[in-house]
Amino acid sequence: MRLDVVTIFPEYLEPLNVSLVGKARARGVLDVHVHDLRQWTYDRHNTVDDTPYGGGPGMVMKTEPWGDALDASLADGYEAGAHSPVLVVPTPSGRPFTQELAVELSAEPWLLFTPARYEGIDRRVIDEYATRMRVVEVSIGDYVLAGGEAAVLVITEAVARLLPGVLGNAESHRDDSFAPGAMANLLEGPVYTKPPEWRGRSIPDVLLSGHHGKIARWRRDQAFARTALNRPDLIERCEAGAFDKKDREI
Ligand SMILES: NC(=S)c1ccno1
Repeated sequence: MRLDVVTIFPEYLEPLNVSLVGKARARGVLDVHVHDLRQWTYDRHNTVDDTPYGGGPGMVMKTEPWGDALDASLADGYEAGAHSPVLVVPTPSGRPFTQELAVELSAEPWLLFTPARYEGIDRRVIDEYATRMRVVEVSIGDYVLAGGEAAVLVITEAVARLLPGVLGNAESHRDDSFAPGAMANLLEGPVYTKPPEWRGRSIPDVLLSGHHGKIARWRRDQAFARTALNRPDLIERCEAGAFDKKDREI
């Protein structure tokens, strides 16, 4: 997968050099290109924004730098043999970013991120590129950030870990919260590791039983209970009959 990010804060994307995403890049699973939007400004102040038409507070990011930057990023990708990019626009007014969307994006060969600052990007930029590629406007939550770069980090991490060969154990994300399948609308339950006793706190006996069926059932019960506690809005989406009242007790 190729990732391009156009931003006025390239240094904000430094975390894409470390940990899981950094290792995926080092192994060639992920090919990340960060572009400084100000490279496509031609005035002495490297201006990327201007006042909004219609008035109102704040500033709007200008069309010309974005158009030149996106054209250059696309040309670079096509030259490198990439094709069918998806324009990913982090915005509070986008569709919710979910595990399902992360899975969907992880199947794409090329993601082109446009994290905005100020009040956002002149709408004509998105409309222009929507004539050439799929555009996904996405929100990582119902809150407003100073810019979309943090959302790029979140989305990239969630997508990269789903790419083949990135997680050590390919089974790891099968039991993730929200993972497609049995966990689709469930939160992960509690996890434990050695030592067996810590400050007078021991491990649930079932996890030491070696009985895989009972362990699986306990884990699912814990997931249901945790979901009922923290995300009751999800609980009714679980398959009917798979949830007994007793499971609500943690
Ligand atoms: N909630 C999101 S994705 C966002 C982007 C910029 N501000 O908030």
